[in-house]
Amino acid sequence: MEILQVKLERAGYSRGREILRDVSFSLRAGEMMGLIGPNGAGKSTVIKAILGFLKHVVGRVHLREACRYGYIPEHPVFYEDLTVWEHLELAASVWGMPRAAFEERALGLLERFQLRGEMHHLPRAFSKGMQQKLMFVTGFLLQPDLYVVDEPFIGLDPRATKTLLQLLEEERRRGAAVLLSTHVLDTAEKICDSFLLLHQGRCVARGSLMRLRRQIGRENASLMDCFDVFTSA
Ligand SMILES: Nc1ncnc2c1ncn2[C@@H]1O[C@H](COP(=O)(O)OP(=O)(O)OP(=O)(O)O)[C@@H](O)[C@H]1O
Repeated sequence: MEILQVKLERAGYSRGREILRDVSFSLRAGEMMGLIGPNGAGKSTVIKAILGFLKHVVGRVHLREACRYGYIPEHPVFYEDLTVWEHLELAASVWGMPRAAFEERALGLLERFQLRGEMHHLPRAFSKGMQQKLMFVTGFLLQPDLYVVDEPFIGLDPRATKTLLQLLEEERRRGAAVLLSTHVLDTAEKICDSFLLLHQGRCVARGSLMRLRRQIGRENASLMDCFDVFTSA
C-alpha cells in the first residue's frame, strides 16, 4: 500500500531558481527509505516540499487519504515556556489522542529515552541531545502513518541511538513508512530498505542497496561505495 507519492518536476525557494529537478519516488507502508546525498544536494529541500514549506513547486506530493505524517526535525523546536510534559500534552490534544493512551505511551517513551526525571523541566535548559530526544518522544507519541525524519543520528549518545533505532523498527513493523535523511551511511545501510540518492538537486539513484550495487557493477559494494560512484560526477 502506497502511503506517499512524490513527483517533483521542479522545485525551489524562488521563482526561476530551481533547486530540485525530476525527483520522484513513492513510499509503501512499512518501508524505510534513506534520503542521502552530499551537503547541498537538496535533501532538506525535498523534505520541505513534502511538508508544504516550499513556495515554488511544479509537481505534486500526495499523501494517502486519511494518512497522517509526523516530522522530526534536525534542529529541535519547542516552546520556551512549556515543560516536556506540557509539550507532549499539547501534541496529544492537537491530534485528539485519548488521555489514557497518551499517558501510557508518553511515560513509556520518556522512560526509554531517559527523560522521565526531567518531564516537568523546561527543555530550553537541556543539552542539544536532550532536546533532540524530546523531538523523538513527541514524534513517536503520535504514531503517524509516515515519519519524515531529518538527520537524527548526529549528537545522540549511543543508548539514545539504540532506542531510536528500536523505535523506528517497531514503527515500521506497525506499518508506518519512514523517510530518513542522513549522512550516517553505515547505519542507513543497515536499517533502510531503499535509498534515494540526490546529487545537485537530481535523483541519481533509487532503490535497494542490491539495485544500487548492480547499477555500479559491484555486488559487494557498501552504501558509501555507491555514494562515491554516484556523486563523483
Ligand atoms: N532557504 C533557502 N533559500 C534559498 N536557497 C536555499 C535555502 N535553503 C537551501 N537552499 C539551497 O538549496 C540547495 C540545497 O540545499 P539543502 O539544504 O536542501 O541541501 P541538503 O542536501 O539538505 O544539505 P546538507 O546535507 O548540507 O543538509 C543548496 O544550494 C542551498 O544553498
